[in-house]
Amino acid sequence: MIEEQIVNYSNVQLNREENIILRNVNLTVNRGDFLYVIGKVGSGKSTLMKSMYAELPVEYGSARVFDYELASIKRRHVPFLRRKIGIVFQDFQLLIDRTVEKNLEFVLRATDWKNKREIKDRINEVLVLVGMQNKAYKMPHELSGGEQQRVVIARALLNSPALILADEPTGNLDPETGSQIVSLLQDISGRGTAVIMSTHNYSIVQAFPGKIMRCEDMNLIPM
Ligand SMILES: Nc1ncnc2c1ncn2[C@@H]1O[C@H](COP(=O)(O)OP(=O)(O)OP(=O)(O)O)[C@@H](O)[C@H]1O
Repeated sequence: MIEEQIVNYSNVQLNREENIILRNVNLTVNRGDFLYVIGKVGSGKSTLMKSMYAELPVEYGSARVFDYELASIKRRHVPFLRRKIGIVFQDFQLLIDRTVEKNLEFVLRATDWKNKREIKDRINEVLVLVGMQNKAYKMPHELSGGEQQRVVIARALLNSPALILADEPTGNLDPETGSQIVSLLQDISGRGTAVIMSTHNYSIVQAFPGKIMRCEDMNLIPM
């Protein structure tokens, strides 16, 4: 069986302003993979992940995500690339002035969902997936950090992405809650979504095995 490639980087260089952050990056991520990106503070983990949704330019090399070549992607294609990627960050970034349900509805409407019944059903489906189906009416401040992060993951799942990018998703959580979030991400990857997760937390990497790449000295090294 041919594995479905989601990400394929070949000799990629990534810069921040004039500085080279990573060079000669070679990376393949297939459907359903669970990949950790580890490395010291400032080693380029976020830079790598941001390049994947065209937030940062690819300086050299070939960087394919789905069918998009990021080295030459047109600005007008970027929203369509991003629609295929679910993004989860450490600071939860929910809209604080509306309920969980309205947060999720906002994203669906922004991505052209119009039918009220379909919107309601999809919101319920993703909340069930993250175990938050009874909290749809809550405001973000009424939720714990772990619950807010579950809602962020639900939001990332709305458009059924084939790739989830999770940049330090456990950074602001206590160890047990962090473990539950990683366990949830692993379940999601088990259903066929590729997950790329950056972390500083080695006990999580040990407890929840996956492929590992390390950013070090401007290189991305398989472990
Ligand atoms: N907005 C920016 N402008 C210029 N340089 C930046 C910017 N953001 C980060 N950098 C630099 O790029 C390098 C890589 O940063 P990056 O955020 O990718 O590291 P990281 O491995 O994700 O770090 P952390 O573990 O702290 O999140 C760092 O040297 C940093 O100083």
